[in-house]
Amino acid sequence: MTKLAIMGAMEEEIEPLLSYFDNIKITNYADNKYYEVNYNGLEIVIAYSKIGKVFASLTASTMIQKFGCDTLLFSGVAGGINPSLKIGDLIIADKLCQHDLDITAFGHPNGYVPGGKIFVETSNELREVAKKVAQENKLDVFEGIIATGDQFVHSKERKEFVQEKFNADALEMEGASVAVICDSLNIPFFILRAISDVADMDAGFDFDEFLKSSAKNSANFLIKIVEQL
Ligand SMILES: CCCCCCN(CO)Cc1c[nH]c2c(N)ncnc12
Repeated sequence: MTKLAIMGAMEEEIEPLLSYFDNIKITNYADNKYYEVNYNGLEIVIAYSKIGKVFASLTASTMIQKFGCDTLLFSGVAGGINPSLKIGDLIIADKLCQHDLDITAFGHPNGYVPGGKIFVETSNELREVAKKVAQENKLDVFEGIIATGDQFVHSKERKEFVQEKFNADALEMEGASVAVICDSLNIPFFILRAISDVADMDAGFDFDEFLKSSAKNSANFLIKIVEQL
């Protein structure tokens, strides 16, 4: 029996999801709120972690280890790197990396620490479901590499660094930490983002303007995927 975790980082990223459900049970735990619903015979736990890799790791781990979720879907927004990604576009992650993890002083590549791996791959099965849903709904969905770091990227220099070092197509602040948690606990996971900005000097303004609409794009697609699970 699947117990689904649906996660975002910000309230604006899960608010559009919560609006699909009623009879929501709220549990307060570890300085956060976990919303439990039943939908189409699925038990679902929904939460927004707060921003950044540490909060995201705590929430992903809690949803799996305390609430017993066996599948995790992430919905949110991201900064676009690949020039074909426009604001509002959807991207699903094939694999994710941490662009600010750096022990290059010891000759290691960016994003690597001993015992870890630069890239963590998402669930192929969940990606296939997503692509089928996209096709059925005539939605354009980009598939690529997402880089995660504990910083809002708003400069050409940092955007180019992330692109050059990881060949990343988009960047954000939680996905790769969720990936490490799920990979280590052997939980299939899926990371979906909609572009809110393109991580350049206008990123802050674009983010403020497009957060809500892009978060809704991502949430609406995610719900269609949930209906196929
Ligand atoms: C109050 C400000 C909260 C910013 C949170 C941004 N999220 C983090 O996951 C996604 C994101 C959208 N655009 C980004 C960018 N240019 N750099 C990093 N992260 C992002």
